[in-house]
Amino acid sequence: MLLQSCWTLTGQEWLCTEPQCLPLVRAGTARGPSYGIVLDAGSSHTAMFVYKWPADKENDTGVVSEHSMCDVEGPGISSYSLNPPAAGTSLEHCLNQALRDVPKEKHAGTPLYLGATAGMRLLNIADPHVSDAVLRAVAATLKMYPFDFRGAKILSGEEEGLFGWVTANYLLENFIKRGWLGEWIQPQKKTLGAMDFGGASTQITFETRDMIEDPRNKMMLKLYGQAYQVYTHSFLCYGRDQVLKRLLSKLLQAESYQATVSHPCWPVGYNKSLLLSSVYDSPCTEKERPSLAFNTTVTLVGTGIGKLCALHVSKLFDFTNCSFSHCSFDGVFQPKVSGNFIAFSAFFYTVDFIQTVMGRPVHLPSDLKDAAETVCATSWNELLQKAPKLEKRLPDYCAVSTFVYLLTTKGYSFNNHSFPNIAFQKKAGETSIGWALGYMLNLTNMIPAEKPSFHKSMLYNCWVILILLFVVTTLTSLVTAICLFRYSKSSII
Ligand SMILES: O=P(O)(O)OP(=O)(O)OP(=O)(O)OC[C@H]1O[C@@H](n2cnc3c(O)ncnc32)[C@H](O)[C@@H]1O
Ligand SMILES: [Ca+2]
Repeated sequence: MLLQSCWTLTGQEWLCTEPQCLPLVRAGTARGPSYGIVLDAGSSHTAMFVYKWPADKENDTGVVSEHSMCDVEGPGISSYSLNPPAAGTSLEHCLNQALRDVPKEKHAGTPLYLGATAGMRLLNIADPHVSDAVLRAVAATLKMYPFDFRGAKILSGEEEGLFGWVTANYLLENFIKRGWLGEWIQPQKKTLGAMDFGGASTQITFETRDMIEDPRNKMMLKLYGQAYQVYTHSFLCYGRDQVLKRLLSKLLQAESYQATVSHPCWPVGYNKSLLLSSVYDSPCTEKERPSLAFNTTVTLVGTGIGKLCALHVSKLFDFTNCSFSHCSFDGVFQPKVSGNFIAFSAFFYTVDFIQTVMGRPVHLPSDLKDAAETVCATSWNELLQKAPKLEKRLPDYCAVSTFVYLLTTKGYSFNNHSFPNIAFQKKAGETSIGWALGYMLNLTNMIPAEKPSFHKSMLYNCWVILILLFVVTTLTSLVTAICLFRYSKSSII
């Protein structure tokens, strides 16, 4: 069992005390693969993943793959605070697809989980009763399906970071591999750090040998008999959508809430009017809420000035206070980044836009900085010409690219040497990188703490067969040789 007795973050043994911590339910005696379903209820949207693996190989690494996925129509479940039952209804289309994707005879043996992330963490801060109502509504819908529903819960930021790390390293077979005799091989590869940039929070997770000065960031794991010390931190309000909201709040504040405000991160030629209430409806901006009427409208006018944009975006971080030997930002301890990293979700979307739409490579931090400035200096019409299909997201690539540059360099301290070790990627093979797979692997006990013993016996059996074969071959050769020798002797006489 992953994390077993090693989970030190909350000071309590984890998951095994929860009802979800059950051994994997196998699909009766039915042949063929096993399935598992995870609904990733993110702040911006919900995605359903159907996973599949050979039924007799649960404890192997890298054998679980994504069978299918489904994007839920509409916003994330936390957006249904005024109508919680609609959060449940919104999932039906994807769940109906799951009924078709998983063979009927496997439905009852297919575990089904829903994990909600930063959007629900924020709703829980704003109004815990409403967040409970939303969770109850989605659970009620999930229970109506014939799958083995194992619970709907809000993940902590640390769980979210850790399971993203588990997913990436599991898929890349960095924990353990099977040799040709069925023996376990500890690959000499180092684990891969994981960086997730969601809509409402961002996570960084990596293995380190350095001392982790803040116990809240320290995870001790034992997987397949190997111990790992992992650093993780989740920054709430540092997801893409909340960053954009916080940036608006800073700009409005800087221009004293005038009716018309310049937006240096929006392209020239792009203007938009907003209700003040849409900026201050989140716990991330609540403290900056002005005493003005909530239904006041402000007009923001894009000016596309990259350097000024960077100045405002840098105000979103606190780089000054630190009570540890080193901090990333906001007084959060972070050891030096080490090894290779995979950066997914909006890290990938942002860098992919720079590379494919803007046609600029991103190898060094300076490439990202220059590219962000170029995006900022590109007018609205030019942007629309380059990527008409991305119209909804185009105004924000300047701010988000600038944020990713500042977060990775000034925040996480990637430099010319370490930045090229980041792979901006959303998939490993055909499977999406995110916390969902790691979450399911954990809850179904598919990553054991110890090396599974049946493989040892498999190895043992292989050796016994080989030795027997050797003995039989040697004896046969010996007998044949003696017979030949006798025969030749008798024929001479
Ligand atoms: O983890 P949390 O914070 O709960 O949020 P989420 O799970 O909903 O967040 P996603 O990774 O799905 O998306 C991160 C952000 O990227 C945005 N996004 C999603 N698809 C995108 C695309 O194709 N191009 C650009 N941005 C995208 C999305 O609106 C979010 O603001
Ligand atoms: Ca997410």
